[in-house]
This record gives sequence, structure tokens and C-alpha cells, in this order.
Amino acid sequence: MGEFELIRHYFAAAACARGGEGIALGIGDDCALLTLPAEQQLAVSTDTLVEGVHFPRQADPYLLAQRALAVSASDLAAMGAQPVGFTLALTLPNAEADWLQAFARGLDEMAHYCDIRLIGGDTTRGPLSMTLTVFGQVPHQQALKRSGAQVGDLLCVGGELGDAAGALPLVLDPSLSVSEAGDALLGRYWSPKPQLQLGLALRGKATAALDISDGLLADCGHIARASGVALLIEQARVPLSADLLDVAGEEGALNCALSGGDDYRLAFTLPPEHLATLQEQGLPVYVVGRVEVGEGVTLLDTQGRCVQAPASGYQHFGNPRD
Ligand SMILES: Nc1ncnc2c1ncn2[C@@H]1O[C@H](COP(=O)(O)OP(=O)(O)OP(=O)(O)O)[C@@H](O)[C@H]1O
Ligand SMILES: Cc1ncc(C[n+]2csc(CCOP(=O)(O)O)c2C)c(N)n1
Ligand SMILES: [Mg+2]
Repeated sequence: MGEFELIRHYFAAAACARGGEGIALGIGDDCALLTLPAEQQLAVSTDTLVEGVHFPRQADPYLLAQRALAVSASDLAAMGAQPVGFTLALTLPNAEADWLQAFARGLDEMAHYCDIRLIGGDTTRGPLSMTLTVFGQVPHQQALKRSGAQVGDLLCVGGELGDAAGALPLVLDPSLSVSEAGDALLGRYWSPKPQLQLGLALRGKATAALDISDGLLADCGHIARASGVALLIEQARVPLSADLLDVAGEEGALNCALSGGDDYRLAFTLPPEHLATLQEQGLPVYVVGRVEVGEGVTLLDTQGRCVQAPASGYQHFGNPRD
């Protein structure tokens, strides 16, 4: 199977490659063309996933595609953007029909969940990796940036943290036996659910937001820096799932939540007056701390004393505390 046949058969023909709102031209030309309403801005984000770094060797192609698109779409959620389209640059060691079929099915399912269309890409031969670029729309002045946190805001997260990090030993060693709780954690690693609905609901309410990819502490550091404030996290309020507690124990679970990464849940700062409205809508909003004058991220125990934080989070190069 040649490159063009592969593209035609597995990608151009996929349900997620059918046109949609805002897509004037999709797969097949030198560029795709997007048309946005005049009052909207285009939100753009790109993410690369490399075998052995972001996902294990011999990964199930169906799960891999789901994870790749979820990770990318999560950045749109974090900006409060509505998904429009995405490109897929796929590098493959070889073209295997079964692998491609399963990959395209995983991609289709996550694209359906996110309501996003495949609009183009690139297919090359080489070590397995993929780069997805997502495009979304957000009304002018309404994007959720990292820089707007205000003293007095609450610091919130969009759900239980650490599950995917808790699954990592199981991901890395498939010979380990997996309990029911472990299986649930594996589901959170392979198919994170981008919090798109929450992102939209936070428009005009949250003062800053991002999605947690490197760990709560490290990613909150980005908000603190960009906003010029201090973030205080009350350790006891960090939401942990029963499955994670079961698999990793209390201390292990907390470490996964604080520094594990791979959560793809939102962290955001919120003026207190908006909390009840969001929670009444049934949205997952958990208060974990607050914004104060100062800088950096501080972890507090139940008595309000500073706690020595564990290693701060995932970094590809260099010292994690840089
Ligand atoms: N090679 C690069 N050239 C230009 N800008 C880059 C490059 N790598 C990263 N950036 C930009 O730096 C900022 C931080 O990137 P980073 O990849 O850490 O994003 P993130 O959302 O914090 O993490 P994630 O990639 O896990 O979603 C983003 O604005 C990103 O576009
Ligand atoms: C097999 C395997 N080993 C380790 C990890 C952990 N990991 C890798 S990259 C990253 C941060 C996000 O990446 P980026 O900053 O590039 O978006 C994390 C938490 C994993 N996911 N899979
Ligand atoms: Mg991000």
C-alpha cells in the first residue's frame, strides 16, 4: 500500500474527515481552509507524541489514536475554545492494514466525542510518532489564558487527579497483573476525556486556566508565573479517586496527583461568586486552594503549614525544579 492509497483509504474516507461547520476545504489540497465567524478568534495548539516517551512500545493503535487526539483537544478545552478541526502528521515504521484500521477507528471515536474534524496531515515513514495540531474557535476576549489569576480567586481542578500517573507502572510493564482498580486507571491513561464542556462553561468566569499535562504543581506554576501571583494548594483537598488510593496507597496517590502528569483535566482560578453556579450545573469543579499575593506554588497541610512538595513534574530536559 502506497502513501496516497493509505491516506485515501484510512484517513480521507474516515467519518471524522467529512466536512463540518467552519471547514471550507478539508483533506486533499495543499492546505485546508477554515472559515470563522467575524467575532471569533482561532485557537491553535500542537502536540507531538513519541513512542517510548509519551506512550509505550507496542501500544494498541485504537487506544493510541484516542489518547493522541484527547491530549491535543484538551488544550482547546483549556482555552475555552470550541473544537473545529485538526491535522494529523503520522510517522509510521510500516503500513499495516490492521494497525491503520484500528488507529482510524480510535481517531474517529475520539473525534466524535470532541466534535472535531480531520482536515489534513502528513504521512511519512520512520519511528512511530504523531503530531496533532488542533484548531478551535473562541469569541474575541473570551479565551481562558494563564495570565489573569487574581488575588482572592479560588484555585480549582476539573476532577480527580493522578489516575493516569498511577497507571504508568502497568502501562510500562504489561506482565503485571491488573486489578479492577488498576484497569480503571489504565482507562484514564489511554482515553483521557478532554474537558471541553467545562472549558466552555468557564468562559467569562475563570480568570486563568490550563490543562494539567505535567502535574498539578508544575502546571500551577505556569499560572502563578504568568499571572504574577502565588497559588496555595491545600493538600487534603486534592481530589483522589478510590481506584488510585486502592492501587497506590495514600502517599503514592498524592504524589501521582501532584507531580505525575498525564491528567488532562483543567486547573483554573475562579472568583468565589461563580463557584455555586458552576457546581449547580453539575460541572466537575473541585476547590483545591486559593490565589494570594506573592509568587510560586505552595502546598499546605490541614493546619495551613507549608509542606515540602514532591518533585515538581514532568520535563523532557533538565532539572525538574528549573
Ligand atoms: N519549539 C517550539 N517553538 C515555539 N513555541 C513552542 C515550542 N515548543 C513549545 N512552544 C510553546 O511554548 C508554550 C508551552 O508549551 P508546552 O508544550 O509546555 O505547552 P503545555 O500546554 O504547557 O503542555 P502540553 O504540550 O503538555 O499541552 C506553548 O505556547 C507552546 O506553543
Ligand atoms: C510510556 C510513558 N512513559 C512516561 C509517560 C509520562 N509522560 C511522558 S510526557 C509527559 C508530560 C506531557 O508531555 P508533553 O509535555 O510533551 O506534552 C508525561 C507525564 C508517559 N505518558 N508514557
Ligand atoms: Mg496544555
